[in-house]
Amino acid sequence: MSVLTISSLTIKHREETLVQNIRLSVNEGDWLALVGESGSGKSVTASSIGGLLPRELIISSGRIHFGEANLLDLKEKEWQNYRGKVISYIFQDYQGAFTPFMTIGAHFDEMLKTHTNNSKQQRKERALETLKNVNLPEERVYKSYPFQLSGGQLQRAAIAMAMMLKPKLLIADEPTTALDSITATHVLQLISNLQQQTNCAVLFITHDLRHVRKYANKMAVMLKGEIVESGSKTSILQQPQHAYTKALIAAIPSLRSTKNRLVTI
Ligand SMILES: Nc1ncnc2c1ncn2[C@@H]1O[C@H](COP(=O)(O)OP(=O)(O)OP(=O)(O)O)[C@@H](O)[C@H]1O
Repeated sequence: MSVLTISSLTIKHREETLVQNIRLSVNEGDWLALVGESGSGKSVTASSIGGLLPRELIISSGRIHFGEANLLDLKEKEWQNYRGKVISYIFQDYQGAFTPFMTIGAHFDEMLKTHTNNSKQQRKERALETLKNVNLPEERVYKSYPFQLSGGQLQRAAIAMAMMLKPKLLIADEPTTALDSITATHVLQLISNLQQQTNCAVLFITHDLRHVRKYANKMAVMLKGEIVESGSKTSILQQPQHAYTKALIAAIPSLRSTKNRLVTI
């Protein structure tokens, strides 16, 4: 079932066109990887979905359909029913997901207060269970301030919070860039496990085609504000059509080959 359909999306900063004529569609259970060079418009596109564009950036045309709703028609108040609840974000800057002077537990509590009718006790139990589910020492993390946790722990807590209300769409904007490679692998595996538990759709922005190969089923390639190629991951990695996609793949030795390799994913 379709979760998100973006059509003809164009975003401008004054006279400058940042992204143009974007078309994307994500279904339940999809893991769509959005790749492309730095500055090609991946984050701007991702931010527009959740109504998070800075004021100076203007959507000059297009539609973003989420189920029945065109998200571009939502009033700020109506966003409360979407953001954090059915559309969640995880960012590279996981520190930014938390306010420094609030404990992790207080963040979870705030989110549950906003979106549920759970009692205080229920909220605490739910937060602890969610933290435990991402393999964090739940009691300690609940009581900790963000600076008392490692980067990997903090990103896990951010993911746990993003997934707590079982969103239909998780937007992950380079969530592992700031982590060492082993922690990054664990974090991606965690997102993948949570996706399997909830069957949510994932829109995943990354520079790392190895992650695309491992986790995505679809991919879209951006260049200079436009999507130059999109479709199934396997067909794009095996038979890239656009010169830029070919160059991207050629730059990763382990991806350069081939059908045999891709079959072993
Ligand atoms: N607030 C802003 N005001 C003006 N231009 C902006 C703003 N935010 C982004 N841009 C411009 O929009 C373009 C797309 O930026 P975006 O951050 O979406 O790229 P990206 O593909 O996510 O890059 P990266 O991979 O480096 O994160 C860039 O040219 C960038 O300079």
